Amino acid sequence: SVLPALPLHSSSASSSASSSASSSALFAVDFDVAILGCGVGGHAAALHASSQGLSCAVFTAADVGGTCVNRGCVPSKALLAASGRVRDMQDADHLGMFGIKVEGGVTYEREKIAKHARDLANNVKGNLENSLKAKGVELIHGRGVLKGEGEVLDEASGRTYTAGSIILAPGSVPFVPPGVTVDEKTVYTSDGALNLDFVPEWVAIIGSGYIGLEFSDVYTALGSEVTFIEALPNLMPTFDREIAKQAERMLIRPRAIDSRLGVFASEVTPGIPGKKPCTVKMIDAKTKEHVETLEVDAVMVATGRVPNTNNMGLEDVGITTNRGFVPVNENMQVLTEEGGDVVPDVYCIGDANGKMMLAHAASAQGISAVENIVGRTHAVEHEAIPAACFTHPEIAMVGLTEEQAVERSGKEGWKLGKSQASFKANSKALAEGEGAGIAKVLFNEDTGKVVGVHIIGIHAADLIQECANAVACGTTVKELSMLVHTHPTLCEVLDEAFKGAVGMSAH
Ligand SMILES: Cc1cc2nc3c(=O)[nH]c(=O)nc-3n(C[C@H](O)[C@H](O)[C@H](O)COP(=O)(O)OP(=O)(O)OC[C@H]3O[C@@H](n4cnc5c(N)ncnc54)[C@H](O)[C@@H]3O)c2cc1C
Ligand SMILES: NC(=O)c1ccc[n+]([C@@H]2O[C@H](COP(=O)([O-])OP(=O)(O)OC[C@H]3O[C@@H](n4cnc5c(N)ncnc54)[C@H](O)[C@@H]3O)[C@@H](O)[C@H]2O)c1
Repeated sequence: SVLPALPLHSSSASSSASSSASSSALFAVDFDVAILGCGVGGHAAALHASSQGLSCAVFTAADVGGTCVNRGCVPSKALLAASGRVRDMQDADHLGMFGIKVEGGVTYEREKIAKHARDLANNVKGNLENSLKAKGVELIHGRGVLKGEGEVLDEASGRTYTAGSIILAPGSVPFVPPGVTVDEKTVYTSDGALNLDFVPEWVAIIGSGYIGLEFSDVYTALGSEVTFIEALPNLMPTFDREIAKQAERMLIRPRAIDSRLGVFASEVTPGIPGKKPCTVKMIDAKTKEHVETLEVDAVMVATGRVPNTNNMGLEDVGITTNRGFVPVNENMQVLTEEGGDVVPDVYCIGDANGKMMLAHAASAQGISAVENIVGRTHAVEHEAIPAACFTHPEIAMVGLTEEQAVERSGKEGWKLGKSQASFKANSKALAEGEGAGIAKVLFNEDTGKVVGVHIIGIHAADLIQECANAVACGTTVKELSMLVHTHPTLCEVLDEAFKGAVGMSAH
């Protein structure tokens, strides 16, 4: 149900859009759309709003580009790129296979690797800012706070702006478990880790999700020993089980990594680099009894992220969050509470709504929110959004894990098919000396439609796109098996998996 509609607004700025927000001129507003937060979600929403002829302002409390550009995807991939090269050049066996020798060992300059990450982030941030200016989007350098219907206070200037529609895009911040003291120097979240202030000899990483795994790749390449501390009984608990097992074989056991499973880091105290170690007390996740205390050079806290929605005025306008996550419907419209009424003309996108904490999901939701604002009803198909973990080699996935697919097929009464192919028989992978890895395709045998794909192997993050498109378009395994894949490419691993599926499904 929808609350009584607010008066429709019209921007005082000229607007050519045939928007429901601006078509009915009852009173003038400062902007057709005001966006609170300029991460990748807010940025995509702003560009799309502008392309639809809507006047638009983006409130940016901190840096343009938000987490992804400044403290997330972009600098982490720069560290992974540099450390990945160090790993490759240290791998004498692999290089020897090509007849290459690196004499005298490989050295790296930590400061320059850190600078590469910093410079890249600044570069991308500048590009994003310029793209907004070029489209005439107004950047308001202050925190935006909801004040009432269609009103946003700029905390920096104290001025209140009016807008026809408001998009909340405040993103997320690292979650730090109770008992953990973060100084961002020796005990740090990803925010501090990305500075690469030093390369610890021994680092404990709390949490074996995306961030923990990517940083274990960086650290082991640069010479650190890593200890994972994971609350659940398995490493990488959010990944497809079979892929997590493969990852243990390929990314964990051959490296200087050990782990403590089923334990919480209950008390973590910072140290002083080179002088005093950090201490990590661990308790059993079930019994809560103390099990062990580690003394390590550094601790990375990678235990998930929480929405950055405090003090945004949400409660004042009648929005009750779910542990900070803003409740939304499939059109990104904010609800008064989980399952509650629509709050007219207010949308929430990106990490803050908790639907899928990925940069490209935030952007897709931003574009979708604007589509709904201009009156073209739209919903993002989240099960068709791919994800990747940029380890060496990469892990990528789309749709359901095998465990989820078994459960869904059982509930809905359809037969689950599974077809798997390996990188070890792929000419391109073998030419690269990278034959480790698998791709598995999960599909509905009755319809032939793909419900999930999981890949671990070289360039998995690029390979997954074809599968994401298949999920989004409802392409069947038979149709996919008839599409011609370039030879010799890594895509042929998927070709083999699609062809293998055909025997199991008539579609
Ligand atoms: C280390 C790391 C690596 C990652 N790698 C990847 C990856 O490889 N691929 C991927 O898809 N995702 C990755 N992510 C996740 C990705 O960064 C997030 O999903 C994405 O940044 C979410 O975008 P967003 O726009 O919702 O929010 P954010 O990027 O968090 O941006 C929100 C912005 O809004 C600002 N803000 C907050 N409140 C207000 C307010 N009231 N008024 C004005 N401004 C406000 C914040 O300061 C921030 O700048 C990574 C995350 C981390 C931490
Ligand atoms: N390549 C990418 O797309 C990418 C990279 C990095 C981050 N991200 C995004 O950032 C978000 C945060 O990443 P993340 O790795 O911090 O979170 P995550 O949710 O992926 O993993 C957190 C891990 O920490 C464990 N954990 C939680 N509390 C714990 C405790 N007290 N003690 C021990 N273990 C504990 C959890 O069981 C889980 O395994 C993710 O949602 C992800 O989508 C994406």
